Amino acid sequence: MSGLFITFEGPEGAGKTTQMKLLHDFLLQNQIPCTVVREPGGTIIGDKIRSILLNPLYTEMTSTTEILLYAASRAQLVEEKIVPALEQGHVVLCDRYIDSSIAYQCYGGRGEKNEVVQVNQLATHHLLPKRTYLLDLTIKQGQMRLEKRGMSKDRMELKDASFHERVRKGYLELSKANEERFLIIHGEKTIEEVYSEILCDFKQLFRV
Ligand SMILES: Nc1ncnc2c1ncn2[C@@H]1O[C@H](COP(=O)(O)OP(=O)(O)OP(=O)(O)O)[C@@H](O)[C@H]1O
Ligand SMILES: Cc1cn([C@H]2C[C@H](O)[C@@H](COP(=O)(O)O)O2)c(=O)[nH]c1=O
Repeated sequence: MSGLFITFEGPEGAGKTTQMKLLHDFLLQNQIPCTVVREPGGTIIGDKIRSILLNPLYTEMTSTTEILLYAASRAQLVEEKIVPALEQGHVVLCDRYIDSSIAYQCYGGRGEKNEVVQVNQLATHHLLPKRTYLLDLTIKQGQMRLEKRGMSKDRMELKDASFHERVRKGYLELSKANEERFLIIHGEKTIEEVYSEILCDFKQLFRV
């Protein structure tokens, strides 16, 4: 596959969507073919799964159901959108991917890591991103940003602070174990500072 697959990861409110939009604008301005997707969702089927996963009323959802639904949304996205876009040579920007499942369902939710990895290998046909931008932020700062944004909390955002602390720790451990793929950026920097680090790395990766 000739394209370039890039993911954005991090705890709630770290700035992933903001940064993806800035990089997307750069790609459009430079006429670089690109595809932007998010997880869970990004397809008609995936968006239906997203509405189940994030519905705060579904408090009875078991952790196994949660793992499988995230993986199902991902499987649909990979086959329907990501692989075809990469085959056409696109830069694919994806808001969350497999690392979210490890951080949230394994570290946060205490799911069994090997099982989650295996399910996700099936879902993705072992497709991994070339680069993962991890925006790291304290849970408190992320929550303050989301409160300022003023939207009601979804089922995952409603989980307690210790869950989200484990998620953050999980991301940091994942980044240490996969240094060649991860770039950690301190999310408390200004939007412009974070973007400049991402753009600098992207230009080296893509050679623009
Ligand atoms: N570096 C930054 N400094 C201050 N505020 C920021 C920064 N980056 C993003 N924000 C603001 O924080 C809020 C959350 O940003 P954004 O939606 O990009 O985060 P996210 O990681 O995509 O969140 P989510 O976890 O909901 O997906 C927004 O209101 C955004 O404007
Ligand atoms: C892909 C993925 C996501 N999550 C969680 C992370 C967030 O709480 C939500 C997605 O909401 P966002 O506003 O679009 O970031 O879902 C998860 O637990 N596991 C996953 O694999």
